[in-house]
Amino acid sequence: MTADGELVRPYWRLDEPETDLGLRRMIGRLPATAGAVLAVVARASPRHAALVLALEVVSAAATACGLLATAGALERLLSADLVTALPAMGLVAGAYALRGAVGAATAAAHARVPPAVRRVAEGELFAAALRVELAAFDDPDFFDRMQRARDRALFHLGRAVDNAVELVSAALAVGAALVAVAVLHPALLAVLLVVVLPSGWSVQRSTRLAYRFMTRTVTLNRRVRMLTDLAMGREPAAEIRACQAEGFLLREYGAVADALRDQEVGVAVAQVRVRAAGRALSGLGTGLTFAALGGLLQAGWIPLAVAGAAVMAVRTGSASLSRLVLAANQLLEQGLYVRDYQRFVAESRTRTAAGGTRPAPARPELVEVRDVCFRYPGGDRPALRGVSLTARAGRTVALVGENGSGKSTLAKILAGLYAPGRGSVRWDGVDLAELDPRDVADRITLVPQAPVRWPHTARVNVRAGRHDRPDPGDLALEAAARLSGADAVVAGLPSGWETLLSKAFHGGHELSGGQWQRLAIARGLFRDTPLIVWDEPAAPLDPRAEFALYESLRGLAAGRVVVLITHRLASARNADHIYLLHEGVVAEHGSHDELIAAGGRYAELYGLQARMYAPA
Ligand SMILES: Nc1ncnc2c1ncn2[C@@H]1O[C@H](COP(=O)(O)OP(=O)(O)OP(=O)(O)O)[C@@H](O)[C@H]1O
Repeated sequence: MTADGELVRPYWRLDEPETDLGLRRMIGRLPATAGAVLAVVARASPRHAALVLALEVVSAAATACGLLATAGALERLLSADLVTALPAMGLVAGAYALRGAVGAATAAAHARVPPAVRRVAEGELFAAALRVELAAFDDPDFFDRMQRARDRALFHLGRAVDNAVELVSAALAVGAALVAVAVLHPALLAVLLVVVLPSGWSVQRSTRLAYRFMTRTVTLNRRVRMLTDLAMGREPAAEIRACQAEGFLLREYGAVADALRDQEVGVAVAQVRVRAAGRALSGLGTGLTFAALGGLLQAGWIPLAVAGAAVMAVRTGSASLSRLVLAANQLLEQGLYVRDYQRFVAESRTRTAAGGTRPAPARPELVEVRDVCFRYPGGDRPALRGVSLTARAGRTVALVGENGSGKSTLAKILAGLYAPGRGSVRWDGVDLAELDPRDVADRITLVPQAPVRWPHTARVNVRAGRHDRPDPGDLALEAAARLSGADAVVAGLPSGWETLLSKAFHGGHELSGGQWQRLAIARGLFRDTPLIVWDEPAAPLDPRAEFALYESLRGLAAGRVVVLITHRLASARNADHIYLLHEGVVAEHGSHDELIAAGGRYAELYGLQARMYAPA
């Protein structure tokens, strides 16, 4: 530990780099990578992609015609036969004009593809994040993968499309140049390779360096973002200032950002070295090209006109080949990010809430927790150790216990949000694992300790409880608002139910903590389910609102299974049965009177709270 209480080896350490790819493995991956990109393109914008491809073929044909016509034109020009050179010169001009026009049309069609691809990919990512089970959000590795998919892969997917098109275009242009060079003299083909190999090597090296850097710094980047969110967020702003935590935040940000900068500088310097070496070798290759052409001319193997056209063809070919290598390498690099994206989307399909296919009872009468154990992903000890409880429709069960004793965890297991590691939750005797998870979710309301503050209108904040519930005349909405006390909140809003509840947008309105809580309770009531779990529903409410809420909830319990988590033992007192959790086990259970008579922990905690209300 440091003086600041921070861990010496921080959790935002450098990650282990992923696979260090060799040249052959990277080339082997090219078809799969291009295939993956094209699969997204085919879904997002198939017509424009096909048009781009067709136009690229036309452009390559025009290039080949232009190069071959150049040799004819040069031959006649060199023999000072200007008039007979005119048709060949016209052909050259026509071929290059056509290539220019096709280039403009290609760019127009191409411009539509990457945005369409990003839209499709982002939509898939959004759906993937919403699909995964809750436990995935407790897994830091999952977060890293999600961050990579969101920040890097989406960005690189658009660029990968550009590069896939560039790859096709460059490959066709290389093909055109190769045809032209081979027609002019096959020996010139070898010359092309000498020019292009060094730059290909350097581009590939530098791609590997970039990807290695990215995989090493995922967590660092995530940490910087979290700290930035803290410094720039609206909600933490007050507490940061009140705690005078600005310096502490700045220091931590500085340490993380410095580490990130050092990594970035290191990779940039290494890339510069590699590229410089590539350029030097490329220059050497160009010298060799001219020497080879000179030799062929000297030996009289090619005439001067063909040598002139060959220079143009070699230049076109080597430029296109460089484009090809660059596009291939960039595509490979981006392919690694696209692979991250694909992996995340695939993982999201397998990491969904488990469950069976049996329809759940419409109104479960008996809910039993049997010997449930649960450990959070990466947790060093279980949060629940062999917990059992029984709840029945029409009766209220209270869960009480000290902080960290496992109440909220149990609530989420009861709500089917976490699957128990051992043991089972049963509805009318049937294991939840056998029931259709959508049915299970449909029957449950969980109002958590820190409910979501939807950045929407007051109406949406309540209707979000069951957004597709038909509610003609707002009857259910108004009833939920009445029971929760949200009606008084809405009455005070400038545009009533239509008031936007987010100061992050123009015209937005902010609520107090207790007012938000009333909306959250209304949301739970609007959901109208046979099983309700309230996790500290009254904590932020004023005494009048708290009293009114518990009066309302009492009526609500009829015909429903109600589980109430609370630290205010006066409100647990009215529950039909009370379970006291301690360090993940049920330490005591019974009615209030039984627990008081037993004189155990519950009696002790109750006595402590009662003392706070007793006259001094
Ligand atoms: N998402 C999580 N990932 C890992 N551990 C967790 C997570 N949530 C809770 N825990 C751990 O599980 C244990 C039980 O936590 P839980 O939130 O269930 O307690 P609780 O009884 O509801 O506490 P409180 O009264 O403070 O709300 C604690 O030790 C806590 O640190």
